[in-house]
Amino acid sequence: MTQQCDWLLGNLRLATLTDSEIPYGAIEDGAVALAGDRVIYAGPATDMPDLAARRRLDGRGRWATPGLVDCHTHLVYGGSRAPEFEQRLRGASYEEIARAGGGILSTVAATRLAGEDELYTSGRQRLLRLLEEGVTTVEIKSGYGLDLESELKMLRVARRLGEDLPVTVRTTFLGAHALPAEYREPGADAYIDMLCRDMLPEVARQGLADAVDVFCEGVGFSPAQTERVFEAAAAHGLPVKGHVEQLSDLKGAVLAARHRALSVDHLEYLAAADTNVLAEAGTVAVLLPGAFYYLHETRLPPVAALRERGVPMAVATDLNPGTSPMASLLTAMNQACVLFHLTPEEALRGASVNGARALGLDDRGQLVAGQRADLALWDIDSPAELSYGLNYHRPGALFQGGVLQHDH
Ligand SMILES: O=C(O)CC[C@@H]1NC(=O)NC1=O
Ligand SMILES: [Fe+3]
Repeated sequence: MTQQCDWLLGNLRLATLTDSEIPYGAIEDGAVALAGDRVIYAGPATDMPDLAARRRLDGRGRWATPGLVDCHTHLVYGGSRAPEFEQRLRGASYEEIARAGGGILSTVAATRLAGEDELYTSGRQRLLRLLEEGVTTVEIKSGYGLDLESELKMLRVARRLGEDLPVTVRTTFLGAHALPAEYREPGADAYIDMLCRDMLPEVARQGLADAVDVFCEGVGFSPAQTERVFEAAAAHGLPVKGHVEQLSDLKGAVLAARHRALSVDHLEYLAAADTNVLAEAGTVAVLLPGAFYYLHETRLPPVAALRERGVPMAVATDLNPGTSPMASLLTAMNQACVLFHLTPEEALRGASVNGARALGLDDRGQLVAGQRADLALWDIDSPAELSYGLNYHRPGALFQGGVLQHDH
């Protein structure tokens, strides 16, 4: 009996990114069939079932990958930190800039002042840069509001971006990003009290966050304060993730793994011995080479140990105004290879299937029947080219949720 489908894509080479001995899970003479927002077939053209397609697309021998996933961004924010960039290059230290009101708190001030439409317009421009590169799922954090109304404002903007553009937006509440100036006196414990008592419950009640994140660092929050936020998140049914071991080893990753975190992010100062705990917890290691590059960091995350213990590695832009103003996931993939010594296949898995896992999503990131119909077609000779060039490629064709966005 002939089955109906909406799209039949032939004459393709597939980078399925399934678990396979074959690099990229590659299928040379491949075909893909879409019905609604799902893939119903992805495999050798010769094994294609009997399908009656409403529309057909000639893949023209292009490589098909899953839609890309950027699992860690702070792309909604007000103001700019370009002046600081210039000050630093003229010799000012971070401390001098922070004392003069710069750093995260200057973005907080600008974000609190910015109206919702202003945040939406600037965030939309940054998000469109990512979509141009074949990104179909993005995570967007709050964390520049640091009071209830401003955090809710940021999360509403993030939700609205996902409603208006052909992208799945997953939101993360990062109220524990920095200590706001008005809490410098009562101190960080008082701020965490308020966050757990007032902010997190309201964010959860309004359904504005899909996860909760904490900046666990000497310049952020302590492991004890981090754990209080994780416990409050669990009490409201929200999974957790953490900015951990970015500048020092506070065992934030071990703490996050103990709370079955979806992901632990940055990891430059993660001890190789602690990678076992991540493997046992099934927590994804998110690598953020943009911040490493921008901060002139020299300490590398323990990639060899993560690889050896089979910890899934994701790669993301960490798009934020202070340490990674980088709106290019393909560039992050290149940096992950050049700076962190990932292979191009690991980088592509990091920006697709493992990025999806870092968001708790198992319905995307591979070209397999049953997955979301998010896929990009690339005019390249090998999938390695996607990590090879810096901001070098754009997908020739893109499907998001089974809808053809373009086919150049
Ligand atoms: O400087 C900023 O605006 C954000 C810095 C950013 N946030 C964080 O937790 N780690 C970072 O690198
Ligand atoms: Fe970040």
